[in-house]
Amino acid sequence: MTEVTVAGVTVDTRHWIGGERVGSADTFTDVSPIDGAVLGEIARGGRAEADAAVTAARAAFPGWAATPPAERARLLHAVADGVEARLAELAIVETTDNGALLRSHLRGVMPRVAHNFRFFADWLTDSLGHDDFDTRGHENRVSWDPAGPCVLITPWNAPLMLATWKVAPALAAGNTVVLKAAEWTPLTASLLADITAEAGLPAGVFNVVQGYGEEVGAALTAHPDVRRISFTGSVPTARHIGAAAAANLTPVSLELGGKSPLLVFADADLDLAVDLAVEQYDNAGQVCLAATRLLVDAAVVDEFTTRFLAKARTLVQGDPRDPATDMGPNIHPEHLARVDGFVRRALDAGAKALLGGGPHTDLGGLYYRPTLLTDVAQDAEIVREEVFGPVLTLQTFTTEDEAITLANDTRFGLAATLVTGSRERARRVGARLVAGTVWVNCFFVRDLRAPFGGARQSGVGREGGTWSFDFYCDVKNTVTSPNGWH
Ligand SMILES: NC(=O)C1=CN([C@@H]2O[C@H](COP(=O)(O)OP(=O)(O)OC[C@H]3O[C@@H](n4cnc5c(N)ncnc54)[C@H](O)[C@@H]3O)[C@@H](O)[C@H]2O)C=CC1
Ligand SMILES: O=C(O)/C=C/C=C(\O)C(=O)O
Repeated sequence: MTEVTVAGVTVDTRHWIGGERVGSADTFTDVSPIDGAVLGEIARGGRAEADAAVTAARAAFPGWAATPPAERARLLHAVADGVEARLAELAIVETTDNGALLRSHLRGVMPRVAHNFRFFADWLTDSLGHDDFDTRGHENRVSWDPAGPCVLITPWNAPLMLATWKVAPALAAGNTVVLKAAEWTPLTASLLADITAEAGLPAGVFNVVQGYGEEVGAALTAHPDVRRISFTGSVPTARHIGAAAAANLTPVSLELGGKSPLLVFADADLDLAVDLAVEQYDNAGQVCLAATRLLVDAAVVDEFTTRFLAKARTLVQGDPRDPATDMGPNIHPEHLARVDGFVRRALDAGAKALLGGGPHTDLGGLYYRPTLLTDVAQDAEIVREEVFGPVLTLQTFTTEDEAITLANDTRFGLAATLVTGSRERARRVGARLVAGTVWVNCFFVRDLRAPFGGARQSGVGREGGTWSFDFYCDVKNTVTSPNGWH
């Protein structure tokens, strides 16, 4: 079998290499987290498929790099058109594969996938200019030259959105791409391959390989012909990828996890604070940006907690295809066991569950109750490690300094959210928080023009706008003398 049908949509389960479908002798099984249904067998790539994909990307590179920017942009807009034309199909396939809400995929996520292509196409033609300046009469001309084949490795929590956030700028910059989809969510990457072919991307410009990270992923990141590696996922995997890249001195961009704080000051609009806090259960907590540490001024913690629990208890858990559902399943039995392990150990260590604290026994399967744990020590595992599930901790502070100290007392630094009625406090506190993004009285307001990435172990580098082109290009300065001309 080389294809599966999901909700009436046919998906090819082979790799996409050099403009052709390529199978593998081995396969792995793709299972839906919604109900455990087997979706099908997916090609399981290894070193041979990694070599073939990089070879195809390398062969296609000179032609794509020489394609005028306006033509590259036109083709990327055609890809966006294809995404929009198949938006409903992409949404249902993604929901079936990763369990995130169908209504979110339809309204927010898949439109963002199309926007990723349009944004970087337009940035290429409208904003990525020459940066000219003069040095003692000499002209400096800065240009962004394509770097070569790029390997992009992406996770399962927002598969197509996070992949295209890398694919689009890499292609816009004139590079060719090998995308390795996460093995728990292989399907929409394959549909994207179809869409790029229909849009007219030349063979080998965009390639998809399927398989396990330790197998085909490791072979790709160790490949000496790769010029850029961009990865979103966990810190342990990032260490493997960084080590593989170091052997070839391949530049790496790493978007990793977080343990972000949400600070609620006594002068905050508490309804807003509660709304923002409950939002952290989105995607069943499987969001790197999630503010999983609630830090609340002791003066308002009782009122905050009462309102938080009332609101969180209204969340509807169930089938993510149902528009009434607010929280779907977690991704995989291994992952659910990992999430539950964190909670069990926290409870054993003396934490108290104000909400949830275990799997949803009525729903069964991979559904986990939204959980709020209090009485947690600052050095407890549950406060320090990324759970990546619907699990929040609640701690209090009594001074602004203490709030900032608690917020920054982490090895991560992806994001921080603060809720306050005082602009002065927002500026003061925001300036002292260690985070790639600070949200004030809001959460998840995202704009591709903004830099995105993390401090400390939340990542290396920034993506978005010109930062993406800085990463995916060999930035060159040409210095031209006023002398020596005929
Ligand atoms: N966006 C984020 O920040 C994400 C964070 N995570 C964190 O990671 C934890 C584990 O999730 P996983 O999916 O197992 O993350 P992971 O980091 O293992 O997987 C992400 C991607 O890396 C690939 N990969 C794994 N090992 C590799 C290797 N040696 N070389 C090259 N590629 C490799 C995987 O196949 C997948 O495509 C989560 O519980 C969460 O804490 C996971 C996914 C996304
Ligand atoms: O949607 C965004 O802009 C960023 C999302 C990032 C994640 O969900 C992640 O990497 O986990």
